[in-house]
Amino acid sequence: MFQQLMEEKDFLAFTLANIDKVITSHSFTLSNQTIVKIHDNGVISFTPATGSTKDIVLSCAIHGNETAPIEICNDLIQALLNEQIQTEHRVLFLIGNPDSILTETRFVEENMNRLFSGAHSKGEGLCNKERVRAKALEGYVSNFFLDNHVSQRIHYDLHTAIKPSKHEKFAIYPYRPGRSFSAEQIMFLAGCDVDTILFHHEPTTTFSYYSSEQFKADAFTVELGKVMPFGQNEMSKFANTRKMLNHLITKQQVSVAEFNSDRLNLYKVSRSVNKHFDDFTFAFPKATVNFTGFKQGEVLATEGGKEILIEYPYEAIVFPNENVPVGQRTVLCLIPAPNEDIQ
Ligand SMILES: O=C(O)CCC(=O)N[C@@H](CCC(=O)O)C(=O)O
Ligand SMILES: [Zn+2]
Repeated sequence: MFQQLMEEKDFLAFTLANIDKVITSHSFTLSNQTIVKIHDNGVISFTPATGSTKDIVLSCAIHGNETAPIEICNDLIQALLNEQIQTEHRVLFLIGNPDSILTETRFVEENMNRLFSGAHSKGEGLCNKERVRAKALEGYVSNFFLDNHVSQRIHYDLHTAIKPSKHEKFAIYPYRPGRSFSAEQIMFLAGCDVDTILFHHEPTTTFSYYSSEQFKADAFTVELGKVMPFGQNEMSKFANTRKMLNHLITKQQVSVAEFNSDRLNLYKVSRSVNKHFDDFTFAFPKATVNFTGFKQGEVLATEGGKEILIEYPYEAIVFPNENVPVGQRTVLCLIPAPNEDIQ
C-alpha cells in the first residue's frame, strides 16, 4: 500500500488512491532522522529528532474544491519526504475532506467547517461522512497537541473563497476570550501576503476556532484567494505564503516585521447574518465581491417578507452565500477594527 507513496512522495495522490481503504497507522524514519507517521487517509505528521518548540497543524481541503491550499500542503509534504527540506518542529498535515476533492465540490453532504467543537454529534440521527471525518480530525488534532508540551501551538486552516475579494488574501482570527490577539502572528500572516484580518468576537463551529479554544493554539482560517480548479491556480501568487510556511517549519524562529497597522486592513465581525427562511435573497448583485461596503439603512437582504438592513454607519460584507440551509450563516458583516487588543 505504501509503495506508491515511497516512490512518488505524492501524499495527495496516495490519499485519493486509497480513499475507500482503511489505513492503519504506519511510521518510518527518514535518513535525516525525522519520524514520519501516517495516521489515516490524508493525515500525516513529521517529528524531528531534536527538540521542537512549536507544534504546527496545517490543514487544507476542509472544503474539497479549494485547491490552492491542497497544492501548497502537498508540495511541502513532498519536500519533507524527499528531504529537500527538514522540519525543526512537529508538524501535522490534514487533507480534510478527500471525498469532496474527488467530487470537486465544497462538500459532499454537509459543510464540514460548521461541524467542529462537537457540532458533528449534534442533531439526532444525523450521520454522514463529513460528520464522521470532522470528529476524526478533532481527534487527530487533539492527540497531536496533547502529545507534547511545547511553547507554542499553531494551526493554519487554509482555504480559498468562493467570490473574488477586494483584499485577495485574508484571515479570520477566531474569538479568544481572555487572550489578546498576537501581533507576531498577524505580522507572520502579513509576510504571507495575508494583509487583512477579521477579528471574531463570538464562538463558531469552525476548525480554527476548535484549535484556538480547546488547545489555546494560535489558530486562523486563512483565505488565500479565489477558488479555482486544480491546474488553474496561478502558483506565483502564493510565493510568499509558501516561503513563510517553509520558514515556519524549517527554522527555529521566523523573523517578522514590526507590527504596523498602516500595512493592514483590520476588521471586526459585527454580525453573522443567518438564514431563517427559504426565500432569503440578497439585495446586491451576484457579482458583488468580498469586502464591498454599504451604508447604514441600505437593504442587505430580504427574507420572510422583511428587509435586513445595514446597521452600522459602514458595514462591509464577506462570504455572501444565500444557498445555505436554513439556520446557517449567509454572510458576515464587518466594521473597521481600530481598537483590538493586539500585543
Ligand atoms: O467564500 C465563501 O463563501 C466561503 C469561504 C470559506 O470557506 N470560508 C470559511 C470561513 C471560516 C471562518 O469563518 O473561520 C467558511 O465559510 O467555512
Ligand atoms: Zn473554505
